[in-house]
Amino acid sequence: MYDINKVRDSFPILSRTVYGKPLVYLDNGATTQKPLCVLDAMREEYLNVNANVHRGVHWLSQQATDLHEAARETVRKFINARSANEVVFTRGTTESLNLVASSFTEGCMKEGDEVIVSTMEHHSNIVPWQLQAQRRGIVLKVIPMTEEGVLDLDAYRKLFTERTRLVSITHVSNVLGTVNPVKEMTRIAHEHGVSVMVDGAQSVPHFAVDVQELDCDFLAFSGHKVYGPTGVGVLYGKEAWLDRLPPYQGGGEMIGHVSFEKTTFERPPLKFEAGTPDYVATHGLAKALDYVSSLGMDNILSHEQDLTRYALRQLRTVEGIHIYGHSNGSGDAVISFNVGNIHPMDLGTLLDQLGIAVRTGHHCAQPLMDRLGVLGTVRASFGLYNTREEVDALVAGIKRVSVMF
Ligand SMILES: Cc1ncc(COP(=O)(O)O)c(CN[C@@H](CS)C(=O)O)c1O
Repeated sequence: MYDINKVRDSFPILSRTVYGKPLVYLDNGATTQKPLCVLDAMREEYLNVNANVHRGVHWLSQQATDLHEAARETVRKFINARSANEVVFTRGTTESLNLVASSFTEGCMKEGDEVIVSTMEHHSNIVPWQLQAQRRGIVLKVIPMTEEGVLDLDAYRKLFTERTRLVSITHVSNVLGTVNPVKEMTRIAHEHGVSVMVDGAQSVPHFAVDVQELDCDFLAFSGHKVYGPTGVGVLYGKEAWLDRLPPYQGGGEMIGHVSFEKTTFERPPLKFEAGTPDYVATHGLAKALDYVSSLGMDNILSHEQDLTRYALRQLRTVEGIHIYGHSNGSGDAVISFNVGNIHPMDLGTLLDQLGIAVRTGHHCAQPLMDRLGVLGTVRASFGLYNTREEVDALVAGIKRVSVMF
């Protein structure tokens, strides 16, 4: 296990106050804070080796290119991809999902073909498919969720038809914390000759994700949720698939030769990386992955599981609380709840006055809110630096403000 106090010293923001109260940051599902090693590395690059990548013939450009491509190798190793060619840098999970929705639909689907998603998806894994349904006539099928907040795998098995082409599912729910059995779901999909896209936004920051072990065809995650900078994310894709998919955007970097008669394209990953990449953010992401790797993903998982179990025990002492999901230890690092008839926005706003940062609302998962029968929830989401004392502050804060209603 790591030294939590030493870890917290690497995140100066955690020592600040809000409204004169110590910050209790419990909104890591939205974005995580950044360690000094990430911030220092990005500042250093801008200060000393800033240049555009891939195309310059000068020393600075080569240095920046080396850092950028070294970051790609760091990502490859972190998710255990076979090749760095399978690592496409995007702006984040949302762009990665839109890229697959656009290029897979264009290159591998025809009108009437089907994509399977789940009830607990984030809007970024629903709306891109709905846009493709409108534009190209694909059909969306939805895996139902049980009352316990887990996916109905029997229903999943029955959703496959001869028209099913892709399953696109979240690894971990950003609302419930439910960890879906994506390895088993991928095995089932492959039995039908169907490919699988995994939304790893809420899994990659919390436990080791091995794309070869999952055997998924695509996986997406965001740098800012795994203690890295905003503006950079990753689309992993099996090389055979990335070779087959048409480009997502056109421009510099992604071309072989351009003429008004014909343009050829680079191979993956550059085929999908039009324009100047955020080469400083990719370097920052690599430093973030090195950082969490140095702590140990298993240690982070163990720490956050302990926090989640402790928080569930303590939250259940709050009169009138309703906690969503978390049946039989099915969830990690994320707890959504409501207290009596208190509007989540009211509760979250008052907690903020106490220095406690949680998320309230639908969490970009309105179909899941509909399934839960609520307009929104209060959500606490934990990171590697949170403590039991912060859980105690959350619970005490809820009890303190609840009496006002
Ligand atoms: C499961 C899941 N899938 C995709 C996304 C989108 O990630 P971006 O980095 O914004 O592209 C998110 C981001 N969820 C944030 C913002 S709504 C939350 O507070 O829960 C997510 O949780």
